[in-house]
Amino acid sequence: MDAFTHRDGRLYAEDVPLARIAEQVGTPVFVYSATSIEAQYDALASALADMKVGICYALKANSNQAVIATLAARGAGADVVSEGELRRALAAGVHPSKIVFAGVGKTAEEMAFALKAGIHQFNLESGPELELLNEVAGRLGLVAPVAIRVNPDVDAKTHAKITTGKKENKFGIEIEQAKSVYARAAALPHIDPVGVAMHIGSQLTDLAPYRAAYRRMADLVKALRAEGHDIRRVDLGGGIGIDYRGDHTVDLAGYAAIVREEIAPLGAEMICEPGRLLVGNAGVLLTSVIYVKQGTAKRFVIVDAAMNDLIRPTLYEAHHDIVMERAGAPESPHPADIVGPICESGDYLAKDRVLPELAPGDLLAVKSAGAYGAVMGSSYNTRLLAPEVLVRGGDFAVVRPRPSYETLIGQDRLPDWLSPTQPVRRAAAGED
Ligand SMILES: Cc1ncc(COP(=O)(O)O)c(C=O)c1O
Ligand SMILES: N[C@@H](CCCC[NH3+])C(=O)O
Repeated sequence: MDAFTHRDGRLYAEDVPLARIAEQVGTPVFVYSATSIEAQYDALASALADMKVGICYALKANSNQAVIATLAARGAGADVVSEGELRRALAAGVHPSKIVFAGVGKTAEEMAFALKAGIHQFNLESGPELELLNEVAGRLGLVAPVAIRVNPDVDAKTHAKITTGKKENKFGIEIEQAKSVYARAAALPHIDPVGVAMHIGSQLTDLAPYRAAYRRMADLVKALRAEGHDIRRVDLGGGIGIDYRGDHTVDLAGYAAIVREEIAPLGAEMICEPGRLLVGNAGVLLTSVIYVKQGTAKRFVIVDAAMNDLIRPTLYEAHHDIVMERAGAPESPHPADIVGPICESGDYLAKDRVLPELAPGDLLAVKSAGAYGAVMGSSYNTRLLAPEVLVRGGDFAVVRPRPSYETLIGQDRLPDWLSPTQPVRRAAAGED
């Protein structure tokens, strides 16, 4: 479902006019649709319904507590990659028995925290990590449930910076080495090797790499079983791509068919880890035009959102559709770069985009900003992190307020040898 539609000439998030949110919360602001998140979850759950697949939402896509809680209430578990994300999942009400912990650099402290919490499984990515987990679990008198994440060396056909299943990527254990790591895991007293995992990349729009990777994983499971290992779980990873520009249809039935054909016959418990699929198209970044600047070579629309709010165009040359809040304005004959106020030439949300004729104060919605948007935000140029709003029907709630300058600047501490002048302090506290 598209939760963001024009009605009577104005853009709505579900039944809430975006202009009302802009007026009450200010811009830039991320706006998410709870109904859309739930609909995506339900669509995936029903595509996989005939198989035993647990859905562990990959928090990294959008870890706002309200978003996690929305999915947890629907039955989702969580895929976390840090103690911080694990704490978020627990705080949002995800049961530890539905949490998997991935990532190449888990520290001893993070392992101990997760072991004490009693999570479902650790997805391990190297031999040294296995040894450390055994040691940490031993110290605590616990046994860690472990899936070995294998790197199947399959090209996911996505952007180079978000492909994870090739040998040259840092993720997982090469499939040829997986058997010996698994044997080692089985020999360690504080490790319970329960299965295998993989994740070959993000924003996959071609399903063929899934089939190739899952087939390799199934072969590995059979080989491990032949060696006497009791492989009970298979983690399918995430990565299902979404439609960013109206040229791609997400084929959940096709994905489910691949799982059904390649992995389900193994009879193992399955887990999948979708992130972007559940939240990507459920969010927009709402921004206001500050200036329109016409040069001899280029037209620039300068808006109040920037690369610190949404870094995907800068980092991955990613395309995000941009729509004007007010419908029906005539199209400008001049394509424009939509740029933010940050002092970098890479600070843009779109290049050479044909949009309606724009003027200061006009509102724009940058679409598909629900995943890898706010979570990748920073306060570069001492800009305040954009607030987040969750809409449901005709209601909306600010689920992360805009921080104050006082909070942002006041986080820094001066060493003893620097004594600030009173005016500096007063200015930071907003007292002048
Ligand atoms: C291990 C793992 N699982 C799940 C995901 C979620 O990916 P996506 O948002 O593409 O579904 C990622 C990120 O790509 C990941 O690294
Ligand atoms: N941040 C990336 C996705 C990374 C996935 C993490 N494994 C994006 O915006 O597309």
